[in-house]
Amino acid sequence: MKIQKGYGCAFGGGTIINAVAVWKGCAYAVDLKTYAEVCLFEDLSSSEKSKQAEKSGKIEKNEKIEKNEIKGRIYENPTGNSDLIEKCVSYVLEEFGCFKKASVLTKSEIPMAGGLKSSSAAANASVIAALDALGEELNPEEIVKLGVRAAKEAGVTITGAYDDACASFYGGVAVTDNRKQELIKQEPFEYDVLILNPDTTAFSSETDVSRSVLMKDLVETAYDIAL
Ligand SMILES: Nc1ncnc2c1ncn2[C@@H]1O[C@H](COP(=O)(O)OP(=O)(O)OP(=O)(O)O)[C@@H](O)[C@H]1O
Ligand SMILES: O=C(O)C1=C[C@@H](O)[C@@H](O)[C@H](O)C1
Repeated sequence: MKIQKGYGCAFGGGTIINAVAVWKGCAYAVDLKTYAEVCLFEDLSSSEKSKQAEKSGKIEKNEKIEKNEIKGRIYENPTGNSDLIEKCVSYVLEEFGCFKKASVLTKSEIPMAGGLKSSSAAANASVIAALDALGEELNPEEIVKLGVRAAKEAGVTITGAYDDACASFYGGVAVTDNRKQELIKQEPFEYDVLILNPDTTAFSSETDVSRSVLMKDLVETAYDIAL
């Protein structure tokens, strides 16, 4: 069986302004990385099926005719939820009209659900690795947006966390409007950081949005200062 492999890597980060209250946020990257490896397996049966369907005129070229079969694994946490990275790979394959079986493995220096952007790093790294495996390219904005789409669909975020995704991909500091998925400002940010990493988890999906919204005026002020 022919296997195409690809590799990707992205940074973790931290929050400067949490976007949950007003959907506008600011995040910075830290030099902790998540690595992803994607393997694409030649799935003759499904590519044969799609060729036949195209020939019979039942579908347009590139139309999605079946789901990709993606198996994800998180090295440090084999029972962890791999939906996010599977969706990232699936969306990349769909983007290029591919129907394949694939696997995606992440290895990370970033603790999961510890406020250090593990999900953004995993998403970006997986999208980059899938593109590398396919031998295809997307521009940086498209890469980040595919990962954000996967994060929303996997239910690991409230606003899509475009701020975190941009910091993770570009490095430095990113100020964003998450509703519009706009990168408002991006700057280098070179500091030593000391990270306190308590042995607890806090999943973004479990954020109490109504409590966050209570701070919206303060968040707006912080955002104006950040601009
Ligand atoms: N290394 C990884 N490999 C694959 N999926 C991961 C990885 N790290 C995180 N995830 C996915 O992201 C989810 C955690 O996302 P969450 O946003 O809660 O954490 P975080 O990104 O570390 O936190 P924050 O957004 O506050 O910085 C996990 O349940 C898992 O689905
Ligand atoms: O899930 C979300 O939308 C977010 C989660 C946190 O990481 C925040 O820091 C980010 O600004 C938005």
